[in-house]
Amino acid sequence: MLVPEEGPAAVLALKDGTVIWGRGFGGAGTRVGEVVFTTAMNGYTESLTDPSYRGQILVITHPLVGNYGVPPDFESRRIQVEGLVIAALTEPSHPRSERSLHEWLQGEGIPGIEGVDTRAVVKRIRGSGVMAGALSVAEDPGDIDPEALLRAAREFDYESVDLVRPSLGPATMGVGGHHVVVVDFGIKGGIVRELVARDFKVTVVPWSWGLKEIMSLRPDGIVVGNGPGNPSAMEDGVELVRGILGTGVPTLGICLGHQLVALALGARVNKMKFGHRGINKPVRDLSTGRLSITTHNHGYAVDPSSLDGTGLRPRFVDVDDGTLEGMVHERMPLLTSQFHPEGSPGPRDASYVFDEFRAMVLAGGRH
Ligand SMILES: NC(=O)CC[C@H](N)C(=O)O
Repeated sequence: MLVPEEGPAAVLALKDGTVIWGRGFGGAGTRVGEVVFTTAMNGYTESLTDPSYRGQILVITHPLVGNYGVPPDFESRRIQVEGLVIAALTEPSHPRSERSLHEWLQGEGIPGIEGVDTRAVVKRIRGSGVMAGALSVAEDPGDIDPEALLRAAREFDYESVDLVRPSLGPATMGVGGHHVVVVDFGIKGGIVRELVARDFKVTVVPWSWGLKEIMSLRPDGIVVGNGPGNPSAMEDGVELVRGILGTGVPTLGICLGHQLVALALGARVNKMKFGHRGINKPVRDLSTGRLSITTHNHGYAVDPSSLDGTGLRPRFVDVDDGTLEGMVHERMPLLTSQFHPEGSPGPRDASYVFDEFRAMVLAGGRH
């Protein structure tokens, strides 16, 4: 047990009974969430502000975190994770840094723990699957009650928490001739930037707007975006996407959007044991054989054996473990990716997904 001699103490308690002491940073207090890990070596500002991470405590496996401070590379307006777990926090040194990682987390009241053997935590998660955890930071170690944290972790059920909330909309950007409506379940800014860069006029709308309001904008294309939580619990979201697909407007589904498309057309989505979170995941495009290194952040995946009879066909597959990473439809102007073609953070190898969507939109619904 490591109780720091100076500075705040912190405890990460996992549902399986593991209690880890470390040094606290960021905001004081206690947060509960699903504990997940990312193998990304950099891009922590983008990751921490990715709304898909809502309800989750993020473990970064890269050993040193914080060295380039906090540049203004955000995917949404605030930190979205419930807590941050790292091996070592470093002093920032970078011309684009506006403050330290510690100051940023402190300002937003998000607890962080350092001095953790993150490899041991990851081995536990990989062995037993993702599990709930509670993270507490306090000036005085005596104020932390590990038993209470374990109880809080045991009571937390990520599957049933409603985490979906629009992160950007409503807003219109870009001046292009073709109009794309982005359905916001917790959209990443990077997706919108990629669309604006392709000369679209882009309107981001909260998913709660419904089909009628979306169609009243007369979209030439629709993007069903990323977002947090369990897609199978989002009945209204699935219903909305079914309606969107019924209009025949060219549609791009990204991450949560890809999963909702699958559910809307009758396929199945399963929870993965510990998910894919990283920025160097190899994905094969089955239409060409082309390989891309891609960014992932997903804890659920579409079951490829459930595509029969839905009209959906596999388009992208993860080379490491065979996970279905994207789909097309036999008749509809539809393209989906489980990975993040915008990177943010990460490589842009697969940004041609946006080019292909643009071609679909320009073709006016004929694929
Ligand atoms: N990035 C996303 O859109 C994530 C989708 C979903 N919440 C998952 O974890 O699989």
